Amino acid sequence: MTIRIVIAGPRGRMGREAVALVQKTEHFELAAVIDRRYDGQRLADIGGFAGADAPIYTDAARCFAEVKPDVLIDLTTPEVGKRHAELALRHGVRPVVGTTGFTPEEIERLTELAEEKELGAIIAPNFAVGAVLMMKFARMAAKYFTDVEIIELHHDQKLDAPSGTALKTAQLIAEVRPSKKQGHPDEKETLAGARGAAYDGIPIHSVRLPGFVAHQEVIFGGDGQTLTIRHDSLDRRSFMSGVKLAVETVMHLHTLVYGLEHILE
Ligand SMILES: NC(=O)C1=CN([C@@H]2O[C@H](COP(=O)(O)OP(=O)(O)OC[C@H]3O[C@@H](n4cnc5c(N)ncnc54)[C@H](O)[C@@H]3O)[C@@H](O)[C@H]2O)C=CC1
Ligand SMILES: O=C(O)C1=N[C@H](C(=O)O)C[C@H](O)C1
Repeated sequence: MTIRIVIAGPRGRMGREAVALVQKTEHFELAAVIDRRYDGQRLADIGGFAGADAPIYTDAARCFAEVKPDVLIDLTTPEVGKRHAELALRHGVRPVVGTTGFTPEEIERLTELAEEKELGAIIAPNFAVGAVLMMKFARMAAKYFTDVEIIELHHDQKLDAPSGTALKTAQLIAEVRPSKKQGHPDEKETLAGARGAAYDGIPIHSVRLPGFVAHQEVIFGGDGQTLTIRHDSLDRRSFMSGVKLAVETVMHLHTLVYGLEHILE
């Protein structure tokens, strides 16, 4: 069965890779794209998308109503991604959201909507298989090491901090690690922010520099030893096998799944 797909954010770093993925996958069809510009034009005509003959919409609701796709792949910005995911569900379209920056409350609301509409939806903070394994391994290690800090390193054009991956990692660790405040009880920041952000007492440090793509270290400390689990995405192609798996899987779901670890065998 051919899966008809709309991509939101096709001209972005991730969007371009997603367009290439859909083009080269036999059972995927690029039904349309949602962009901020070029309404009514065709993707192949705006430059840089040879062979991708799909109509461009700037109005997501009109796109879903006219094109009636099976799946939306959203790779935009946090505010836009939330709006698109909700609109998609309201139009009977299954969202696969790579966009990060959603709060737990927003994910909960989208879950309720997906269940009300009996539609599949996937929000994946990280589509790279290696990153998903890093998160799983970190959750495993947290049973044995309760002191942990996360350092995530990204390119300097990233809008959200901490990264969706770092937040998801901290959430997975918090599921198995007793809540605690780490470090010296009397420690004091002499420069605000020196100890990073904190999720359930787990410090998260965000580095933004040109040259990076997407990287994360989860460092555990115990008596006389440390354990570091690190993942590096060196190229955005690293995310595409996860996007493909999510699109195929969302067709068979009737609820929202948050995190690729739930669908990776
Ligand atoms: N889940 C994952 O594995 C990954 C997720 N991401 C996330 O994906 C999102 C996009 O990342 P990048 O591609 O690096 O960003 P980017 O800035 O290169 O691309 C975002 C695109 O969204 C478009 N956009 C903004 N508002 C729009 C609107 N109203 N309608 C349609 N398009 C709109 C922009 O024009 C831009 O082309 C971010 O939230 C990022 O954190 C990035 C890499 C991997
Ligand atoms: O913006 C990015 O680049 C990335 N965003 C995702 C995140 O916030 O975790 C996934 C990956 O780290 C790349």
